[in-house]
Amino acid sequence: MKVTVSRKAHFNAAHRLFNPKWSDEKNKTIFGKCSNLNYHGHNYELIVSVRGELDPETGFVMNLDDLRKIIEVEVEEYLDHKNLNLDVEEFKTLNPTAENIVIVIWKKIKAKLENHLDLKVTLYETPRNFVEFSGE
Ligand SMILES: Nc1nc2c(c(=O)[nH]1)N=C([C@H](O)[C@H](O)COP(=O)(O)OP(=O)(O)OP(=O)(O)O)CN2
Repeated sequence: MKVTVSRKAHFNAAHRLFNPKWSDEKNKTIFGKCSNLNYHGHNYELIVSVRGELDPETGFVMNLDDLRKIIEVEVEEYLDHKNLNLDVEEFKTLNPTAENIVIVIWKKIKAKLENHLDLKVTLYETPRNFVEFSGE
C-alpha cells in the first residue's frame, strides 16, 4: 500500500516573463503586465507531496522533518527573496513561468529523495493560479 505525505512551503520572488528573441512590444502583447521591464513579485506557495510504501519499522513514507530540511535548502534558500531572472542560474536562460519554476523545483527535490519515492510538486503563483508537476 502506498501513502502520500505532503508539506507546504512558501517563498517570495521577483520575475519578468519574456522571450529574448522577441521585441519588448511582442513580449508585452504575449505576457502582458508579467513582462514589465522592471520585474514584479509573487508570494509563491507550494505543496510538496511524496508517495511511497511505508517503512514497516517507522510507519513513515519518509520522515517529514527530512522533507522540511530538503525544501528549506533546495527551495527556500535557493529562491526566497531572489530575482529569478537575475539571481537564479536556471532562469538566466529559461523563462520563469510557473510551469518552468515547478519543473526546476521538482528536479532539485527529486535529486535529494530516495529513488523509490514518487514526487509531485504543486506551485501556486497567485491564490488562484497554480501548476502541478509529477515528472512525466
Ligand atoms: N501558463 C501561464 N500563464 C501565466 C503565467 C504562467 O506562469 N504560466 N504567469 C502569469 C503571471 O506571471 C502571473 O501569474 C499573473 O499574475 P496576476 O496578474 O497577479 O494574476 P491574476 O490577475 O490572475 O491574479 P489572481 O490573484 O490569481 O486573480 C500570467 N499567465
